[in-house]
Amino acid sequence: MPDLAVLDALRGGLIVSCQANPDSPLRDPYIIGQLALAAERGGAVGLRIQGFEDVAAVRAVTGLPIIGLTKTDRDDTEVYITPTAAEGVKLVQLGAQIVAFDATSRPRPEPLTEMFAAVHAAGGLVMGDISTLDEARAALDHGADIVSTTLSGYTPYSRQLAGADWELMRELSDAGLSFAAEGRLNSPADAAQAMGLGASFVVVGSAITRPDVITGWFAKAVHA
Ligand SMILES: CC(=O)N[C@H](C=O)[C@@H](O)[C@H](O)[C@H](O)COP(=O)(O)O
Repeated sequence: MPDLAVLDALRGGLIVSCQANPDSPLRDPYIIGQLALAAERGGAVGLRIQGFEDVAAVRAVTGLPIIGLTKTDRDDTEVYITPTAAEGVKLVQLGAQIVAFDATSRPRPEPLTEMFAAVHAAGGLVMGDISTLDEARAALDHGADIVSTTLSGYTPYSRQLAGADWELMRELSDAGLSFAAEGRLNSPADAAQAMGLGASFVVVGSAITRPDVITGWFAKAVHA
């Protein structure tokens, strides 16, 4: 059975997403493991890790809770964050306590209820990555243990914002839903604001673990 205490361990804390795109010089499971250790040293209470190799590499170096996902390009769907139950189950077997699934309303290869049940049966918890309030309600109805604002701005029908989707966080909070704040939280002030809006915990990626992206922010400012 899944261990709900993991969510308690994350509550009120910072989760650091350690991911590197295929073209990044950091694209190496060893490097992702080192990024995870650096995040732990800095005070992260959990990690968000993409791909089987990286989940295994991070599990080998730290006991922190892992939110695992895959990013899978498929011809039959726009959904790319953990599109199948089999991927979710494998992430749990490799050491992820929570599996993040795309829980948007876009057409998908497998029903959410079945994917979430498969991960629960394997002993994992489910995070539904959503882009709107309606998707959050649906994900929780289908059995997600928590939702995350990950995909706001990444579906054509959600708010397209340069920064975080504060309005979505307000909506989730007003609806009394348990949510993680994620996506374009690019400063400590952003992270604090998300907590102030009622997030259970905050997930930060690019601003901590993507030096190429961060360098771009500085380079643009210098050249302006
Ligand atoms: C949309 C999508 O595919 N998001 C991914 C989900 O795992 C990651 O690429 C993001 O880095 C993560 O969500 C954290 O967000 P940010 O890097 O903005 O702090």
